Amino acid sequence: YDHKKGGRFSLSDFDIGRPLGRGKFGSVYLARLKNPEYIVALKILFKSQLQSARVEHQLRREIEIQAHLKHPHVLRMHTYFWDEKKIYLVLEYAEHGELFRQLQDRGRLSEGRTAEYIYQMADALSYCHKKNVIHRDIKPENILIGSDGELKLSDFGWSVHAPSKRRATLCGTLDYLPPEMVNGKPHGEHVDIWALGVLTYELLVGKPPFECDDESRTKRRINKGVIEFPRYISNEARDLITRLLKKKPEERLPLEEVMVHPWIVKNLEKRK
Ligand SMILES: O=C(O)Cn1ncc2ncnc(NCCc3cnc(NC(=O)Nc4cccc(Cl)c4)s3)c21
Repeated sequence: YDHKKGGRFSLSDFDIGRPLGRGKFGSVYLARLKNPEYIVALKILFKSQLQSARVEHQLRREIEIQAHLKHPHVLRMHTYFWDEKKIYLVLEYAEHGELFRQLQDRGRLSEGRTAEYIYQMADALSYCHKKNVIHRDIKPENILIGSDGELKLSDFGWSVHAPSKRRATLCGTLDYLPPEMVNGKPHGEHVDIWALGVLTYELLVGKPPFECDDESRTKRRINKGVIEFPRYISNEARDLITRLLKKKPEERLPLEEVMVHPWIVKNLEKRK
């Protein structure tokens, strides 16, 4: 087949299918490369919207970072191309959509399923951190589910090379931000470990640990760092979450130790 030897793709190389979701800067469609036949997710972004939000540099950095990431629990960006008005991201298709929707449908997840998911995310983050990439936007909306039910860390639109001083204004939920980011301090890869702790709590409980109806109260709770666990959360799960949600970045449990934590090991054994 005459696949493009280093040449650029164009929209006419794809059949476009149903919309998969709508984002802030554009929509994602199921699509199929015509030759060879290959299913992808195609995110279509409007240059005008990227320019007015001044995020072109963020997108350029994401494309650069994603080009070097290849891991079973990281959603691949196969390639990208553009035309006069739009930029197209050719992404791995995650058949079962967002983890966010699964959590909404179920309310909260079992300790077994959550432990398996957290193991996979710790594995993905350990891989990214070894490549000096911090994701910085871990939350159920940015985690997709593949055809075998495996998790795919996705959307590196906020990722950077560590260490970093965030410049763009944060938008969206503060729930996943660690104290050092909430207080605008320089931050490193430990921000992802904090977010992994928030994710573990949210999957088990159905809402994040410091959630409040207004931002200033959420910021206060993040800085205070007091975690209330519902009765049904096991002691081992509480232990892991507490070791991840340490105020001091360097005190947070290293990812390699997360992957062998008793709560993870016990639940992975049971799932075999
Ligand atoms: O579409 C859905 O709602 C869910 N869905 N369901 C299945 C499925 N399979 C694959 N991908 C999906 N969604 C796209 C996930 C992304 C990955 N990478 C991104 N990067 C990005 O948006 N970057 C970006 C955008 C605008 C500005 C800047 Cl600065 C950066 S989005 C899927």
